[in-house]
Parts: sequence; structure tokens; C-alpha cells
Amino acid sequence: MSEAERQTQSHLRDLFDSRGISPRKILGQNFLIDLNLVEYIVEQARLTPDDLVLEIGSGTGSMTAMLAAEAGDVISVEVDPVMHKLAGEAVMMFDNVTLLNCDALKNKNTFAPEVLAAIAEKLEERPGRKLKLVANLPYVIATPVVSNLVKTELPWSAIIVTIQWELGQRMGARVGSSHYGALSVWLQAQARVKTLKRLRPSVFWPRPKVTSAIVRLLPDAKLKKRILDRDFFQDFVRRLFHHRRKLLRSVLVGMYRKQFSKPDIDAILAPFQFKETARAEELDVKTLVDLAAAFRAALDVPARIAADPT
Ligand SMILES: C[S@@+](CC[C@H](N)C(=O)[O-])C[C@H]1O[C@@H](n2cnc3c(N)ncnc32)[C@H](O)[C@@H]1O
Repeated sequence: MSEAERQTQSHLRDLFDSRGISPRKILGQNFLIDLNLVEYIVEQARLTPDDLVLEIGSGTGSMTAMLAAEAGDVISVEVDPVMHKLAGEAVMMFDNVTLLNCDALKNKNTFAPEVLAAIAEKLEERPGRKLKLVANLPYVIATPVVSNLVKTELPWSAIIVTIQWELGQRMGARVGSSHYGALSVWLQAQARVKTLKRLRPSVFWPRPKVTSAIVRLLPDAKLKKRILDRDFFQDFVRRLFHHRRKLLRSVLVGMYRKQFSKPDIDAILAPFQFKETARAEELDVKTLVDLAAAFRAALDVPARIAADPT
């Protein structure tokens, strides 16, 4: 541990002791004590006064203050009332910070209404502005937070987050890697994912058991446009990767046994010219986007016939 890290850790310990509190493991309270890394994360967000930043997990507010110094507005969400109060003290001198004391998520699939309302209000104030998620995320909610933001229609232009190393690997995994799965495909069909740094446990206080990563996602509008129906695509990929090692054709026959006969499935698959032995885990992101679109379109055909029987 460097001298600077030791000093920040001891400052945090003193702060917590003086308030009679200790970090709450269940809330993923592992604070970054290497301030160069906090600076690095903020730098990577390339903030401008026009940007709206969403931070999830204000903690003691040290990153919140750095974000507030560079962004137009910051919305920072913290579930723990004690941390919320500490963050309030840390950002007292800024008038561009909205601190929310609530769970950032309503459920696994949706942000809390308070969070969405605060974002909508700030976006309305300055039409055309972009949203950036910049956060040292509590690890238990890292997947839903990133995945949900990507799923929204919010105008997000960057996500820079600290997450578990293993999760970062799954997010950015390429076809052929053992980490490649539904999450990799879902995210990479809409964004370019890159791991920027590996973080050893000792840059946090208290030390987590696992290695972490700073991961960046930038939207890929071109690829995203090819997804005809994002709910369908997400569900399609999830179900397909549930049986990643089974033969693709049998998985699809099983998935659509109520809608399509085996010859129907073969007709949908024909243009792709897959080998008989093809499996979901061997298909790259673009192919999966096109495959989902083909099934989505085929499912639409009976509906169109019913609507227009002539
Ligand atoms: C990893 S710490 C980050 C703290 C600080 N931003 C930092 O970088 O040192 C994560 C923070 O998220 C908060 N948190 C945990 N679950 C949350 C949730 N569901 N919604 C909002 N905040 C949450 C924790 O209380 C904790 O303060």
C-alpha cells in the first residue's frame, strides 16, 4: 500500500470512528482509497459543463465532489442514510449536486422512480444534454445498474464504473471466450465495452475479497439500430445462452415449439448457413442480433396475416 493510500485509509477510519460507524459489508461499502484512481475514473468520463452525471453509491462523497467540479449536474444516489449525510457534508460547496437517499433500483429490472424523475428533470432543463454513469458501484447491484441503463431510452453517452474483475470480463468477453454469454451479447450489441484498469483489493478500504476493474461502455448506435425489438432480443439471448452448449437448432426448436414446426425453424435458419453442429456460444454478437431479428420477424407474420386476412 502506498503512503497516500495509507493516509486516505487512516482519514476514513478516523471519520468513521468519530461518527461511531463502520463500513457495511452488505451494502458493498468498499471505499476507494487510491485517490489517483478516483481522479482517473473522473478523467475517463471526459466531463463537460453540459454533462449530467449519475453516480450510484455516493459513499462519503469524495468522488461526488470531483464529479461536481467538472460536470454540469450530478445526481448521486445512496441507500445508507449515514453515508448520505456524509456525502452531503462533502459536497456542501456545490450547487449542482442532487443527493438522493434511496435504493437506486426499484427492482432488478428498473431504476427507482425517484432516480428516473431526477434524471428526467435535469435532462428537461437543458434539452440535448447527455447522461454519464460514473461510479464505484456496489458490487451486488452492478449488473442490473449497467444493464438497466443500457436498456433505457435515456441519452447516455458513457458508463465508467468500478466493478468486480470477473463481471468486467463477462461484459467484454468476445466469442470463443469462456466468459462469453448473454450479458456480453446484450451489452456489446449496444455498446463498445472496454476494461480500462485492473484494481487490486488493497486500493479499497475495507479490502474486498476479489480483484476489481474499471470498465468503460460507450454506445454503439449503429449496431443498436439493428435490434428491432430490444425486449425480445434480451429475452432471446438469455434463453439461447441458457443452453449455450446444446446444438443451436434443438435449442431454438425447444424455445419456439408452440409457435414453429421444425421445418419452420429450418426455413428461418436457412439464410444463416450454420453448420449442423453450431452452438449459441459460437455465434458472434452481430450474427445473434440478426438471428433474433429473423425470429422476431417470423413471429410477426401470423399477426400480420390475422390483421389483414385478404
Ligand atoms: C463501493 S461504495 C462506493 C463509495 C464511494 N463512491 C467511493 O468511491 O468510495 C458503494 C456505495 O453504494 C451504496 N449502496 C449500496 N447499495 C445501494 C443501492 N441499492 N442504491 C444506492 N446506493 C447503494 C453503499 O452504501 C456504498 O456507500
